[in-house]
Amino acid sequence: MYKRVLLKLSGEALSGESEKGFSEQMLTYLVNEIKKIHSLNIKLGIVTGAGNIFRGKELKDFQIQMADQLGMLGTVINSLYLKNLFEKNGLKSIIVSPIVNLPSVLPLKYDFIEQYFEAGYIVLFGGGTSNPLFTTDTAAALRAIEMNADILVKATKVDGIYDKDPKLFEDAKKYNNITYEQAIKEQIKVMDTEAFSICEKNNLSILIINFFKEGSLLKAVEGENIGTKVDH
Ligand SMILES: Nc1ncnc2c1ncn2[C@@H]1O[C@H](COP(=O)(O)OP(=O)(O)O)[C@@H](O)[C@H]1O
Ligand SMILES: O=c1ccn([C@@H]2O[C@H](COP(=O)(O)OP(=O)(O)O)[C@@H](O)[C@H]2O)c(=O)[nH]1
Repeated sequence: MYKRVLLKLSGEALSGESEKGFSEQMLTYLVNEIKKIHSLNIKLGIVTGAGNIFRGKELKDFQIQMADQLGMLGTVINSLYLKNLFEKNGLKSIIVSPIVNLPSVLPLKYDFIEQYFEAGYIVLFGGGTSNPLFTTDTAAALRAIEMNADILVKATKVDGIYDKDPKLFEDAKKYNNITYEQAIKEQIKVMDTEAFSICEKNNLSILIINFFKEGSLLKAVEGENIGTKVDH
């Protein structure tokens, strides 16, 4: 079982696949999935995307730097949403972010993160990397290394990495394992090259799982052979 986990949640985990906003049904599902792993007493960090609110590239009339700032704020909005949801459900959580100063958002300080974990808090990392032109996959890789995670779990819309996009090609074949090198060489779109590269340099394994399949997250954390694992 993994004891220190960084979970990357797509913004769509809050809205439902290909939807915008927030869905009551999805939020209920999400909190139940998180409760299952929280009861295992693991140190859990979460990076959320903001695809349910803004993705920089989707805002056509904006300069990309401006659009990406909206995207990053979206991740803080999602973190606030999650904090409220978690607390309503008895899960203690804390938001840290390098980009905003709000009453419920703490600055990102390495020295304190361990204390939050020791006190049983889920740490929500908001604000992405704090730089436009990046994504929350890269933020997840950075925060995973900073929190000394055993694994980066990317919970997304597909149950692993395939030799081509399984949403587009019915005959796509799934890999159970793949090296960072192969993922980068084949330009696998499920995660950014930057994120693969940061994880490779820092020996951090990545597990890609389908968030929308009930129980997948628990199985992933328990070390069951699901999804696709990326390592050396
Ligand atoms: N080779 C591949 N294997 C798996 N998924 C792929 C591949 N190429 C493209 N994808 C697509 O990547 C998507 C997940 O990436 P992305 O949309 O960035 O996720 P998220 O919003 O969860 O960060 C999947 O829905 C899938 O359609
Ligand atoms: O370090 C970062 C992280 C995110 N973003 C912006 O925030 C948006 C939301 O993040 P992402 O697309 O990764 O969300 P997801 O697809 O995982 O929901 C991105 O599209 C970018 O516009 C950014 O500029 N820098």
